[in-house]
Amino acid sequence: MAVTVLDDILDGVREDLRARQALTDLDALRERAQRQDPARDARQLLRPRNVEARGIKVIAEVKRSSPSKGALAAIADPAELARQYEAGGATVISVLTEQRRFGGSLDDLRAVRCAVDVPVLRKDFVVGSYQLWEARAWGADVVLLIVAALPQEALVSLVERTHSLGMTALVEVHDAEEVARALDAGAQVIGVNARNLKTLEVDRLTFHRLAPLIPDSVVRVAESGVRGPHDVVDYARAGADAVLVGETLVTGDDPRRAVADLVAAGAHPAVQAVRP
Ligand SMILES: O=P(O)(O)OC[C@@H](O)[C@@H](O)c1c[nH]c2ccccc12
Repeated sequence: MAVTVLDDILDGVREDLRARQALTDLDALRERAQRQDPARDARQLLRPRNVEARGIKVIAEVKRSSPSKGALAAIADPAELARQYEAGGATVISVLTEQRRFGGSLDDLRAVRCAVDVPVLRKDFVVGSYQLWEARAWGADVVLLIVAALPQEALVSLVERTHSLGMTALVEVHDAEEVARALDAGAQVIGVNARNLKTLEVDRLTFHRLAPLIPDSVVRVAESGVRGPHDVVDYARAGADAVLVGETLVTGDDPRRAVADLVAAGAHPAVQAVRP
């Protein structure tokens, strides 16, 4: 029996995965992955070497619903939403592909991939390498790997496989032990989720506590709970290279403008001055 929200989500993810695996074997998936353009380098865009391009970056998320809030937005046309995000200055677009709790799909990923030029993140609960091949076959450049959802051995091999497919792994952590596991697994981009996936509670200070444990060579992403420019500034001051924002963007009435406001806040010289 499932004991946490995360366990419950993972049960459903595994069941849906088995159904897809029964329909498409790995060889077919590999072939499809090989036909894609190479993955875009998201890490470099999230923390550019060029100082002029610095400023905290925005990862904008396409998300219809969530276990904590239920339905958020219908999003009949994910491609159009993604175009708005890109026009507003998003550096990466995150697409939830989990079906049961988040209302997403691989078709959403594909639609977004075809609509924008920026890197696209497959946001799902990855439990095995089949999902990495799927991500690549549907055009993803980045995949989320959640430390709390994976035994260490699996995490190590999934980070490796993600990189060998040319994609970037965004490795998600929520406490100090998970930061250590992410680093041990070779993560080059770490996302600190302010939301605890076991209880769904949000604590924005999680990022502030964990950021000092992440070495400077690793890109730091602050995930969840961003309500507006003010939270972007707070996360930037605590050392974030990027913020990942969902709910605020999908529930607002002008997503292009909302992203542009966050990007402008993150690009402000007063914010950059306090960053390393
Ligand atoms: O909607 P918010 O609070 O802006 O959060 C976005 C993103 O961080 C959140 O969707 C998320 C972070 N990690 C996850 C893992 C699985 C599913 C969803 C998530």
